[in-house]
Amino acid sequence: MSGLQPFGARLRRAMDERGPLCVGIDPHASLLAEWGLNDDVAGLERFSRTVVEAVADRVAVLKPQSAFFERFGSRGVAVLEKTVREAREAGALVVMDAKRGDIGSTMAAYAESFLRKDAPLFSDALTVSPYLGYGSLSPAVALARESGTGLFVLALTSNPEGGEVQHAVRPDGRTVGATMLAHLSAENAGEEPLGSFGAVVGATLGDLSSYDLDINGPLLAPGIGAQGAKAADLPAVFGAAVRNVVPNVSRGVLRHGPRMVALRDAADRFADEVRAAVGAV
Ligand SMILES: O=C(O)c1cc(=O)[nH]c(=O)n1[C@@H]1O[C@H](COP(=O)(O)O)[C@@H](O)[C@H]1O
Repeated sequence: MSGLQPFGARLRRAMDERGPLCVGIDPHASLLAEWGLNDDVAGLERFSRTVVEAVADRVAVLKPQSAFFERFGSRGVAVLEKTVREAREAGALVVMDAKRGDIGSTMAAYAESFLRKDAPLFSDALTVSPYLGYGSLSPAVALARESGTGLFVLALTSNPEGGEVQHAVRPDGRTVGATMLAHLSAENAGEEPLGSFGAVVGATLGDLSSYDLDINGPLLAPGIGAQGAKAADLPAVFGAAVRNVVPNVSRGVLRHGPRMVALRDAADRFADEVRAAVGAV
């Protein structure tokens, strides 16, 4: 339908060419203030454009966090549309961080909002929540397959509260988080060079060797920088699966703005640290 190669293949190529770093576009009110911008639509637009201009030509992935744009209503969403378009035009893949999840029939509409080729917010991939049941995501899985896009499914999140749901043990003895990883593994079976259905697994979680992270898909790993994890931790957390890790840094890069050169340098530093850590495995 879209003529796009599958997301997993496009992501693998981008990771090989640019390194695996994902920079988050999270225009917190506090960051707008630090950058000398007003907490309004003009400030939001300036912030987002600056990040795109600074790093979209060098990192594999940009991840705008939709909440910070929705905060401003329809005009904020218009800035989000422009941000996604410009980031993609500059050569970055865009993962829309909207963490959608609903009953299947509604999920289909969420998927169309972000993954249908002619949607104003069309993105290369979308973060989704499987906690209405993994099967509730199937309309999004189907549309992603059709449009050459991908999903990142919340499996083991970086926040300390996530454990009460994700570490819960099911009657079959598996944890809920492990079950999500197993669903993704099945989704990606046989795909080369990488499946399009990723998991979100926090870089903050310590040793994950009790989980099978070998899902033949990307592992989006937030938590580096502001949440305390370091690039050097990645091999210990992810083991051999580190080759498929896309580490996200948002505030750790963004706090270096508004000067474009400083943002670029910060992204390059994280990219180097990530490359060194991943290469060491
Ligand atoms: O899906 C996400 O991106 C995500 C999942 C998760 O488990 N933890 C997590 O922090 N995130 C997002 O990753 C970003 C982390 O931002 P920083 O802590 O500023 O680097 C935010 O946009 C979060 O919403």
